[in-house]
Amino acid sequence: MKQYLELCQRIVDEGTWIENKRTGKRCLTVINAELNYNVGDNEFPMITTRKSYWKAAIAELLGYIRGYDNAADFRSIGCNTWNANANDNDAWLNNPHRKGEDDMGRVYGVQGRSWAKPDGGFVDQLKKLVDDLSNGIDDRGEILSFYNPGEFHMGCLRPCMHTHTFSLLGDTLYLTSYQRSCDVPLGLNFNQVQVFVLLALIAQITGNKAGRAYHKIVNAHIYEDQLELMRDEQLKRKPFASPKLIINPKIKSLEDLETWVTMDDFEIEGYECHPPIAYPFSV
Ligand SMILES: Nc1nc(=O)c2c([nH]1)NC[C@@H]1CN(c3ccc(C(=O)N[C@@H](CCC(=O)O)C(=O)O)cc3)CN21
Ligand SMILES: O=c1ccn([C@H]2C[C@H](O)[C@@H](COP(=O)(O)O)O2)c(=O)[nH]1
Repeated sequence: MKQYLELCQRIVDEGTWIENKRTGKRCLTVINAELNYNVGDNEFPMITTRKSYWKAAIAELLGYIRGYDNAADFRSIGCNTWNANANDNDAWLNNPHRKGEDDMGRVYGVQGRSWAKPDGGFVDQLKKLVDDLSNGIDDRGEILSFYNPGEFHMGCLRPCMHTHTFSLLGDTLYLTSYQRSCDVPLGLNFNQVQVFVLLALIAQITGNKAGRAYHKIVNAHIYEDQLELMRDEQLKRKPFASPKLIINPKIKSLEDLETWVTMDDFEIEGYECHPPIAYPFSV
């Protein structure tokens, strides 16, 4: 929580105003932020200075793990975050690759689970790394990358958190996650939870211990219509202690994650937070 608030304060104090063409809004922006989370000691990085919709964040991650390409599938597991990008952005609505209502195209999990090979067929990056890590193998290329410039025109948004690299030292698993663009008031709230849970889940299903997760962000910003709420409201509040995350220990394989896991398999213990703040969202 401290690192999150420090980043917010840094943007407020040192940020540069940058015009963003896609959203038509200005963003107060800094370059380079490095966060890290102690997954081994279960220090769950949930925001406490406002209510956090942590289950929606985990549901979004589960959708990526399953390779979902449709906002309706995300909604069905408790995540509403893709409705706007799938259905309310003019550039995507007019894109000939859009397959109709709720289609997101070839984004995120689609690339993670079925990256199209030029010579035909698909690569399942997630299955490869789960198989390796389950067998104690780290070939120094245990990478899940959603960033496929050759198919950007076939999706509603380029991935923001685009690459996750896993590393095994003995039986302790580490994760380094890279993010090119970060909406700090809204997106980071979700992304911190996702980096933590991705390491916790992959460690659990591959039979390894979780170590630390390193989260590297390039462009970290606050949209102009979010600034007042962040500066004059959220940053005035005192954080509470981090809660603990409890994941159903019956989750033992990638197939479990793909088939029966729901948000009922995740609970938190000891979450105390300030009242909600509804930040504006930019499509
Ligand atoms: N401008 C923008 N910011 C983002 O963070 C973002 C995008 N676009 N597009 C793709 C995904 C979707 N993500 C989102 C979208 C919406 C919320 C959001 O509205 N969160 C609210 C309420 C969540 C709820 O009720 O479930 C929040 O207060 O956290 C969060 C992340 C993250 N990404
Ligand atoms: O997981 C996510 C997904 C998206 N975001 C934010 C970062 C930006 O504000 C927008 C994406 O806009 P681009 O013009 O494609 O950079 O969504 C996030 O913070 N986390």
